[in-house]
Amino acid sequence: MEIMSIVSCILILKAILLLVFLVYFYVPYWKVRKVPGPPCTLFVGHLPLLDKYGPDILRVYAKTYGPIFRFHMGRQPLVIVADPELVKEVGIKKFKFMKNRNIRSPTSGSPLHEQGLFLTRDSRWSLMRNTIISLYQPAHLAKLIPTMQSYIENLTLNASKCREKQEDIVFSDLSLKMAIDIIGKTTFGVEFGLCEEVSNVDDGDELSGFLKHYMRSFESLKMDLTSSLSTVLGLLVPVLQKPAREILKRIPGTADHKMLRSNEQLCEKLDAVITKRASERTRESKDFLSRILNASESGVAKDLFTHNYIRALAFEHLLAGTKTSAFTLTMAIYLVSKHPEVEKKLLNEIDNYGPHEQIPSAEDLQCKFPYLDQVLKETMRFYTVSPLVARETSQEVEIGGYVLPKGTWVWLALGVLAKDAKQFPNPDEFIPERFDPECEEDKQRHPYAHIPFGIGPRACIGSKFAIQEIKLSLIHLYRNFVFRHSTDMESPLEFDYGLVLSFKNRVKFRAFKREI
Ligand code: HEM
Repeated sequence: MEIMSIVSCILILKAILLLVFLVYFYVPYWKVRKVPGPPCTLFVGHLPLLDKYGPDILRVYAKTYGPIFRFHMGRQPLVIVADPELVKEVGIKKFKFMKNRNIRSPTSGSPLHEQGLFLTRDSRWSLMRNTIISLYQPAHLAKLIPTMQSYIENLTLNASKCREKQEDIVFSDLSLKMAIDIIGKTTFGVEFGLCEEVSNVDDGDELSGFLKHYMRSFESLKMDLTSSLSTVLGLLVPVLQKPAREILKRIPGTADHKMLRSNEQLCEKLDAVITKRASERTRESKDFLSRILNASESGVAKDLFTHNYIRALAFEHLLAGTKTSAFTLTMAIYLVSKHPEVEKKLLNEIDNYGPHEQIPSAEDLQCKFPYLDQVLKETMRFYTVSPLVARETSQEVEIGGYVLPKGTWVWLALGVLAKDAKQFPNPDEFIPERFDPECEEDKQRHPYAHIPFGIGPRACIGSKFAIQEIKLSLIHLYRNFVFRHSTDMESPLEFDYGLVLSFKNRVKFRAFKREI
């Protein structure tokens, strides 16, 4: 009799545990159950599909389920928005209900990530953004042209060296080094010197150590089933993430341990740079860090820009402002090399601008290179480096006929918008002319169909910086070379998706000197 009651107690306990477990998994889905979406697997949701097909899978779902649908990252449902009018509603019209981005599992609990502009919330975010935005005004950006140009010339010099040795240029690496050099100088006032000579990333010196940590930090932002164990737990059973991370970070060899070490070492290096800048800067210093440090000495900014926030902002620039620009520059050359008629038109525009030594001014970059502008827009449409943009509802809000409760993760599918045949006929063809302001396609297109830098008050703060850097680079490179794809490279290219799109393997070109 006693054994029977023990057995039934155990059974009841098991049933309760199972119930708790199911409720725990079911509640997030229940809150957005009315939003249509594909069937998903318990625990992992659609993560295996994201692993297998990348964000392109969302294009398929948008066709089946319409412009607003559910997609499950493990236990967490996302409401994906893939229509320009609805995107406008989320990013602009109802912005006040969706000001913040949700904190993704790889970054949760990491002050280095959470205190940057990307993840700060509400009034602190607006105060920080309003202070920083002045550093991205056109007048300030125009002053950065000579600095940017000097690193672009270093990149070209590296390309020349490869050409002389009849070697391929590993352009994906070189463009990244250049982008880091530019952020190093303009953000930190520091000379990284990565592009000064052709060097391998893993040659063991202090700088490459720094790069290694930077790369690892980027990789750690990946949010899928190949991520660190604590990140995967954060996706599947969020309550376990924090305790698991606390344990794992103490176990050498685990991804969590490596991530923590990398972040600690990056912090040490960033602290050293900040301390140096703090002592060397003057009121006239133009770099971002000096200007934030100057601002932090007065008024409201004093409480806003404490040391940890300054460090997080500096780190964020290194993350947000390098891989994105380098990827876009590389893809522009990749696509132009495949389209001789585009290349011809582009070279013609660049050659007709003026003497080759003449560095374009900010105004000329904007007005005198209309075709370059179209090429860049089409490149960003064709390969949208940031295909998903996150928001989180701060109260109940209605979007596209669905009531979304507070705390819903709403993600804007910029990559799906960019391949929408209604807005971009023949979306899988590279046609820069579709962005010619005189053409019908451009006139008829929804104004928010092409938003590679996001939308509304929370759109990318560095967009003009990036466009200036990429345009200057393309002009200088095409004044010197034309490029062809290396035969030692996969075709088509393969991509990885973490926080942004990146190359699975290196992208290599052959450079041919232009004789003008
Ligand atoms: C081709 C280059 C780039 C692309 C495609 C890009 C794209 C984006 C996108 C899509 C967002 C999210 C916008 C939204 O949520 O609506 C974003 C945010 C951001 N980007 Fe960029 N970005 C680029 C370059 C840069 C550069 C060069 C910097 C800095 C120097 C930068 C700094 C930031 C920051 C700080 C945010 C967060 C803004 C906020 O939350 O207020 N980005 N970027």
